[in-house]
Amino acid sequence: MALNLPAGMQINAPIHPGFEDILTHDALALVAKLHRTFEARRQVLLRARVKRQQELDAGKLPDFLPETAHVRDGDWKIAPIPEALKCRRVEITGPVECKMIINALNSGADSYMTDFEDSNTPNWMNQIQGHINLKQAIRRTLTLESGGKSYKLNDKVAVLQVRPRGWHLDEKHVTVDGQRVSGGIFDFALFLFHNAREQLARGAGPYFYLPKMESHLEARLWNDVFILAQNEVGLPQGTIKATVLVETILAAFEMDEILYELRDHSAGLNAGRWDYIFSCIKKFRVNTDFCLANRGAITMTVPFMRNYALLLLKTCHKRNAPAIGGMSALIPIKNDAEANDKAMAGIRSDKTRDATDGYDGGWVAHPGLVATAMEEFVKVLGDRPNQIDKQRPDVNVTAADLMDFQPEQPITEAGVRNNISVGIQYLGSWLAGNGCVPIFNLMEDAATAEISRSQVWQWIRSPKGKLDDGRKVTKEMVKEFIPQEMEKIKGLVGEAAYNATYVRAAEIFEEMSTSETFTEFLTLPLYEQLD
Ligand SMILES: CC(=O)SCCNC(=O)CCNC(=O)[C@H](O)C(C)(C)COP(=O)(O)OP(=O)(O)OC[C@H]1O[C@@H](n2cnc3c(N)ncnc32)[C@H](O)[C@@H]1OP(=O)(O)O
Ligand SMILES: O=CC(=O)O
Ligand SMILES: [Mg+2]
Repeated sequence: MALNLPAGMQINAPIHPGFEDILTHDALALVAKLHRTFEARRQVLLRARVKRQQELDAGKLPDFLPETAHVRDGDWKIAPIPEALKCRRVEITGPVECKMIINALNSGADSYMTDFEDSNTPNWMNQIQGHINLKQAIRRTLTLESGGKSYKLNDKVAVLQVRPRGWHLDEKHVTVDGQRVSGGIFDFALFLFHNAREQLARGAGPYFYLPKMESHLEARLWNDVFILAQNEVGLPQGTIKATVLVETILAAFEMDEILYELRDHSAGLNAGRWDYIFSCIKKFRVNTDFCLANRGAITMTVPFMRNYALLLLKTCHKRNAPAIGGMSALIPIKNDAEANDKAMAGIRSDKTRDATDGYDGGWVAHPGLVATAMEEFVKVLGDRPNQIDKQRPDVNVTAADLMDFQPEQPITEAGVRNNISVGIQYLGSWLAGNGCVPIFNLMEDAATAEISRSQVWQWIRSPKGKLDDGRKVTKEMVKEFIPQEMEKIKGLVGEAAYNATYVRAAEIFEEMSTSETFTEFLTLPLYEQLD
């Protein structure tokens, strides 16, 4: 099928039936306009990340920025939140897949964040079919016949929010003037162009979640993208609302500034715990003082995570902004009632802590968790939609508190093996087109897998990377464990899947975890492997 492309744009990918409804001339013209206006700035900001890493590697620790003290000290609030985003006690998330979209919108959660990022493999099919699904879902025409079941949307559905890809990812199939376009701008522009007016007519609006930012200047770029896009599409300024995931250690030092940059478009902040842990490992990877224990020991109650969560809450409510909690990786466990009860108790205590701290809502991974999470928020909120009025003057978090990186032990052989197995299994699934999977009864996505593979890299290099029995974690140890774990993985996933993507996944995992240079995001080399 031939598309009518804007001048200077090329698409190097198949145009399957239905894709022409998304890849329209005018929608792509918005992509091209945003690209030409903002691509140079995106590249400058990505280079600034590299420079910042060099400073961190040289031992310069992050701190609150002196040049923006006036923003932190100023008395300002974000613009009023639209009615549709006032009540966000439970937000379910999931990839932009047809059945998941219907189930999530019908789940009873207040809101549903549909995901082009952590839980999605951004292959061409997933991306464009995802947009087709969303366009139909918003118009209430999305249906599915699958496994003998008929799926359709309820009359009352969750409020939709969309997470485009982060600034680091390109959309390699689409070029403008010979350059790849930003994945985030591509996802954002296509969604906005096709759906904003329809959403407004139905009482909500174009609402987004912004991932993986490392500075307020990156938030400023999104804000400028919003301003131009609103003008181009003919929407009043301030129509778009976006919640920023504070999921990098550097962004934690700039929460006020991020809210300030987006103040006309802000819908608050979310504590993206998994990428946050990954970011800490990544940013301090060569710091010989830094070394975290087994992944399972890094919970929301360890000092640096607790301090970050409380600072996020305090910062949001001071600015009249919603504070949304992140996601526990616990999911319902089939065929093991005792393990399932334990998982549900874990979900309950995660949401109890967030709600009693003052959070306005929190994320869940699965429809089976919505009711439990809702109960815990309703216990605290009663019939109030949120608790933004709850201020936390008692919370005082310093730079040192944000970097109180404990615990450092235990690191165990089981912990190393678990990281290897989970990392390879996730990569194998991602390459096969599924970016979110249950592994060993936990939700695994790009953010959780990043922790697994970066811990292995860091334990090899850190003098503190020693097992509880005294053995040092080494490249040789990891190279010895990988084939052993692969044998078990073959049994778990079956021969065909194993040969299709898991063998390649293991090669990439080994390279990534044992090479001298650290891969910034596991999705960067993986994306180049996709057709
Ligand atoms: C770090 C972060 O970024 S967190 C945000 C990103 N992560 C996510 O969004 C998690 C999304 N969750 C999921 O993908 C899945 O729940 C998984 C992979 C964790 C578990 O998947 P499974 O074990 O296959 O789920 P399970 O078999 O129990 O699913 C039961 C039903 O619930 C549905 N379901 C499960 N999770 C979701 C979801 N998040 N949204 C909508 N429906 C869902 C399934 O489609 C299935 O529907 P069906 O009964 O109609 O067939
Ligand atoms: O995106 C969420 C996270 O925890 O990472
Ligand atoms: Mg994340």
